[in-house]
Amino acid sequence: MGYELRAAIVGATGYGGVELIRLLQAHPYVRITSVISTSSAGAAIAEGFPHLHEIVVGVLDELDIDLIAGKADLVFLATPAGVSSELSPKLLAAGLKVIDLSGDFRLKSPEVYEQWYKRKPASQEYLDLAVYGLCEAFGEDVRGADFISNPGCYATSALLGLIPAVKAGWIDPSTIIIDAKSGVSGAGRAVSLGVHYAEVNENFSAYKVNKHQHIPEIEQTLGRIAGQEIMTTFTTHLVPMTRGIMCTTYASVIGERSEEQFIDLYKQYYEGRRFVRVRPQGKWPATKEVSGSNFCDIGFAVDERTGRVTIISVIDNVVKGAAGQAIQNLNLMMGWDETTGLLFAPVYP
Ligand SMILES: NC(=O)C1=CN([C@@H]2O[C@H](COP(=O)(O)OP(=O)(O)OC[C@H]3O[C@@H](n4cnc5c(N)ncnc54)[C@H](OP(=O)(O)O)[C@@H]3O)[C@@H](O)[C@H]2O)C=CC1
Ligand SMILES: CC(=O)N[C@@H](CCC(=O)OP(=O)(O)O)C(=O)O
Repeated sequence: MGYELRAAIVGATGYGGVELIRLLQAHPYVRITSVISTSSAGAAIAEGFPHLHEIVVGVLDELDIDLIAGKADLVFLATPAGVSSELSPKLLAAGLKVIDLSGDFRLKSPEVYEQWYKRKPASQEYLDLAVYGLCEAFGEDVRGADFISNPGCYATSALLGLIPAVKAGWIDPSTIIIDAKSGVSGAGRAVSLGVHYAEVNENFSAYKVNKHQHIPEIEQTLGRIAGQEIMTTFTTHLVPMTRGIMCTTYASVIGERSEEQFIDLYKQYYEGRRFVRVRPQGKWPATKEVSGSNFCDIGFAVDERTGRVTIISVIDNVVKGAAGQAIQNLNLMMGWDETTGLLFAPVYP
C-alpha cells in the first residue's frame, strides 16, 4: 500500500510528542512533516533529543496554523490542557484532521470540565464533535472521524479493566474502588518539586485524592456503558519508576462468578482486539510486562469470602496511555488495520 499521510505534532518536545515521533517514524503509512515547538522553534530536533540523532532529521517549526495546513493532513496535539481547546477549532477549519492527547475534549459537559480542570472549557459545539477514542469500546465511532479526543492515561487503564464487567452487569457499579499508581513520566517533562528525584525516589505518595481530573472521565464512560449514572472512588499514587500505570480495582460481584468466568467474559469482549491481553487464572500483570508497548494486560482474583473481584490492569502511560493509543485511533480513522505500526513486544527487562 503506497498511502502516505503527512502528520504534524504540536508539543513535540514533551514526553507524549517525543513518543509520537518514536512510534510514527516506524509507521509504514505516515510521514512526519512538521514537529512544532513554541519554546525551541528553529532548533534541530536531535539537538534536544540526542536519542533521535540520525533517526529524525529536521528543525522544530513554530506554531502557525497556515504553515501546518500547508505541510500536513493531520495534527497530533500533545499539549497541556487549555491549549487544544483554542487550537482545535482553527486546525479543523483549516481542513486538518486532529487527534488531541489532552483532556480538553474528553468530557462532554463544559461545566464538568471547568469543575475538574479549573479551566475555561471548549465550546459545546466542539465538545460534541470530538469522538472519545477508546478504541476497544468505541472503535466504530472512531472509523472515519476527523477529530479524536484521546483518553486519559489512568482512565484507559481503569476503563479497559472495568468495561466488560460493567456492561455484563457482573459487578455492582456503586461499589467500584480504583486504586491507581503511575510512573513519573505521567506528569510530563516540565520540572516541578513534586517530580524532583529526591522527592520521588524511594517514596510512594498519594495525590489529588478525590480531586483527580480522570474521575469524571471514568464516570462518564462507565455511565455510557451501563446506561445509568455511576460514581467511583479513584485514588492516584506516584511511584518511583519512569513509565507504567497499574490500576487495582475492587467491586462487589453480582451473583456467583468465578475467576474463570471473568476471564472468559473479558476474552469474549476483547476478541479481535490485539492490544488487550487477558491473563490466565492466578497470573496478575506487572507494569514491566507492557513497558514500551501498546498493550493493556488484565488479571483477576475473585474472593469468595468477601464476594469481591479484584481486577488488575496495567499499561505504559506514554504508549497505550498517550502516543500509542493516538496512533491506534489514527489507524481506525484512516481505515487501516488497528495494529499498523504498533504491534511490537514490550521492552524487557
Ligand atoms: N505523559 C503522559 O503519560 C500522558 C500525557 N497526557 C496528556 O498529553 C498532553 C501532553 O503530555 P506530556 O507530553 O506529558 O506533557 P509535557 O509537559 O511533557 O509536554 C507538553 C508540551 O506542550 C508544549 N506546549 C506548552 N504550552 C504550549 C502552548 N501554549 N502551545 C503549544 N504548545 C505548548 C511544550 O512544548 P514547547 O514548549 O516546545 O512548545 C511541551 O513540551 C497533556 O495534555 C497530558 O495531560 C495524556 C496521557 C498520558
Ligand atoms: C503522574 C501524573 O501526574 N500523572 C498525570 C496524568 C494525567 C494527565 O496526563 O493528564 P490528562 O488529564 O491530560 O490526561 C496526573 O495525574 O495528572
